[in-house]
Amino acid sequence: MLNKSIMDGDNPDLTEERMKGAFDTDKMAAVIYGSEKFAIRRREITESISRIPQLADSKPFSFMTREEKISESCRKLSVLSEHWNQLIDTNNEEEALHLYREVLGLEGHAFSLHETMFIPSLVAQANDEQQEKWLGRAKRREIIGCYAQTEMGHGTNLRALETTATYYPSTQEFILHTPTETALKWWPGALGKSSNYAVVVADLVIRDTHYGAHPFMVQLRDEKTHNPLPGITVGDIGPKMAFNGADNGFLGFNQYKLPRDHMLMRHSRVEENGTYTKPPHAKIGYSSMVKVRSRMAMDQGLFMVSALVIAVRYSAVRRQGFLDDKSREVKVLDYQTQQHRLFPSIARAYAFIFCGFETIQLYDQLLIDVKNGDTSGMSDLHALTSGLKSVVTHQTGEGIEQARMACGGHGYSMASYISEIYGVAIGGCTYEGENMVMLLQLARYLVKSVELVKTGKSKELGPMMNYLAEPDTQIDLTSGPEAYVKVFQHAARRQVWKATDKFHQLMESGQSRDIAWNNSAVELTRASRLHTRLYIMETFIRRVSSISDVSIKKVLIDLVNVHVNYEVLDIGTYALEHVSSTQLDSIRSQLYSSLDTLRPNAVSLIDSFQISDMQLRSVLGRRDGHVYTNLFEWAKASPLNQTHVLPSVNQYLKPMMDKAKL
Ligand SMILES: CCCCCCCC/C=C\CCCCCCCC(=O)SCCNC(=O)CCNC(=O)[C@H](O)C(C)(C)COP(=O)(O)OP(=O)(O)OC[C@H]1O[C@@H](n2cnc3c(N)ncnc32)[C@H](O)[C@@H]1OP(=O)(O)O
Ligand SMILES: Cc1cc2nc3c(=O)[nH]c(=O)nc-3n(C[C@H](O)[C@H](O)[C@H](O)COP(=O)(O)OP(=O)(O)OC[C@H]3O[C@@H](n4cnc5c(N)ncnc54)[C@H](O)[C@@H]3O)c2cc1C
Repeated sequence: MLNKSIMDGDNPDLTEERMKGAFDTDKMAAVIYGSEKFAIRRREITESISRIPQLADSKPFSFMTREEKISESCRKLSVLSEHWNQLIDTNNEEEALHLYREVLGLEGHAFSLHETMFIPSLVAQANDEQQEKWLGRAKRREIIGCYAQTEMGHGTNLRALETTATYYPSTQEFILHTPTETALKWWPGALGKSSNYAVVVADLVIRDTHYGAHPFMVQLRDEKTHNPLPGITVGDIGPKMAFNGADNGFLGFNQYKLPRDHMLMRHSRVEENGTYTKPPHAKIGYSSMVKVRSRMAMDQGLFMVSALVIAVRYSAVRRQGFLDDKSREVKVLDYQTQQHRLFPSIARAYAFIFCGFETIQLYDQLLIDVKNGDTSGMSDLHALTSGLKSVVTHQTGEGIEQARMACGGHGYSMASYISEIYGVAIGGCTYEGENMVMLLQLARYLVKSVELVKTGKSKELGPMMNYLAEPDTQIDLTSGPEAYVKVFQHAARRQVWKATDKFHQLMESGQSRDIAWNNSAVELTRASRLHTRLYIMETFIRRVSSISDVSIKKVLIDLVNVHVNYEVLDIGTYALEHVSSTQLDSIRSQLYSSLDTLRPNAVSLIDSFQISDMQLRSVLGRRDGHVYTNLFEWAKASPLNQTHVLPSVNQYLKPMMDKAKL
């Protein structure tokens, strides 16, 4: 059996799809998750969880209030605390994240930021003594932490953060203070009610000199009572578009005293007498953000996949309308428009995940390099992850919304759960740096690269930048995916140069650097997107060419074909300068035939992610495909259906109707 999810009693339409799959889904899972070992561990963890009934959802998330969601996740966390070591290797971040996704889902919980930013901040920013003091406690979950940086008035512009940490040599203490309402920390996940500690980012002040944003380890709540400590105002910021299982919070300090050794001092230091030592790289304090950004291609890829699992499975059992055979309605997955709506997103999701593996490894390597005093890789990774987080979150949002529409009316129901996946995923367009702002960060790097080429210093170009120095060449589109990479290189190069030239010309015409930058900004963000999409395409092709298993490689090449054709058409206005409209027509035909080629493997390609029903939390997307029965059962469980007549009917509607009868 090639598709390992086939089971007796499943919807026959789905079983038929699974029988058609031309490759082994376990082998594909090993490619997706980077190794056979981890793919197996994922399945084992899922299996072990299913044997602990208290870890199951007590009712569907969509029927829970915010308070119930928060209480439910805390309940499960306390059950989990009895089972950590038996369920996962607690030193393995990927295993931990898989466990969280399965048991707690994606709506957030008390530890949302503990693993993602609090511990990584301690790992990257605390010195050895500080790690000795706090890291073990954090890892054992004796304390719960978060990352409190954004303020009500400032998120993007870190240099304008208003919270101050003023050092007084006489007492060897910092005083943390919130001078204005806009200086309140606002947004940090799990800050409001759950965390008792936080890494707080504040402007370091010593003898009236402002040294800018620095991280501090701050206790917020009493470890016995969990009450806020004196001098601390903390609470929840209220419901959000999604992610409502998390208590994103506010935080204010009223002259709050903090011992000197609570500033995280791996890279910058304040001595007892107030002498300040600056870090080896000005932006080293931003590392926790780079860490999360480096994970985002992977995490967003998985969000997109979740929506696609639902939409593709549903499209294989939803029958509506006729094609050739007028005796039986067709699966909507057979419509070309449906395939065009879904398959390019499947390709992107695979591509994002492959990119994600690379950037996670690059961050881990950077951490080692920085520990050894080498900060030279920071700018490259910052530029890469800035562009990648922006493109990936935007395209993921688009892909999930298409998946929702591909499910017709039922996609709009919370039974599909797609609206929640969408709401959580698009948070990523904003958090860890607003997308436009991050595209402009990458643009700085691109402009500098062009300046290197212009001044004859092409040898100093960073990784991935050599194409900026190459001349345009003839493109032979029949030569395979590499030709499409060339189209992207041409388009990206032209746009990067064009935007840079514009910026330079505006400065030459007398505009200041900042004004010229702003007047070129839209063109600069376009350059960053093209550059990033080129990187995604190259990574995808590179990864697929490295695969040795023939049947896996074959289907992934089909997927690459969908990707490259779709992507080139999607940047048609830029590509037109390098390929003729006749060539674009032929790319269009190839795209349609590549959709056809992929069709028989569509269900197996999304089954291969092995996202359990528990993790998916979608009635519409369940593995068994019994959509209609499941949907009806779910609706019957709605709290509104627990009585025939609602109290509000008796209280308001009936008297109103009765009165109208008089
Ligand atoms: C446990 C379960 C987990 C499950 C996981 C899966 C599911 C996840 C789902 C749900 C979890 C939810 C998780 C939510 C998490 C959210 C957390 C947050 O949001 S924390 C707040 C983030 N805040 C920002 O990101 C602010 C953005 N702003 C900035 O980063 C900076 O202000 C920036 C970069 C925009 C400007 O910084 P400047 O003003 O200091 O710097 P300039 O003047 O622009 O640049 C100076 C030089 O510094 C370089 N630079 C800037 N940042 C750098 C860096 N990080 N590394 C290296 N160089 C950097 C630049 O490239 C530039 O270089 P040249 O001058 O061009 O050479
Ligand atoms: C779900 C979620 C979770 C979060 N979790 C955390 C957390 O755990 N910890 C934490 O500290 N923060 C957290 N945040 C806050 C988040 O990091 C910020 O909201 C984010 O960095 C964006 O900053 P901002 O809100 O100041 O947006 P703004 O910068 O005010 O953006 C508003 C508009 O201004 C534009 N803009 C701003 N500056 C520029 C510029 N220089 N050039 C061009 N355009 C510009 C933007 O592009 C955008 O269109 C979270 C946010 C969300 C939504």
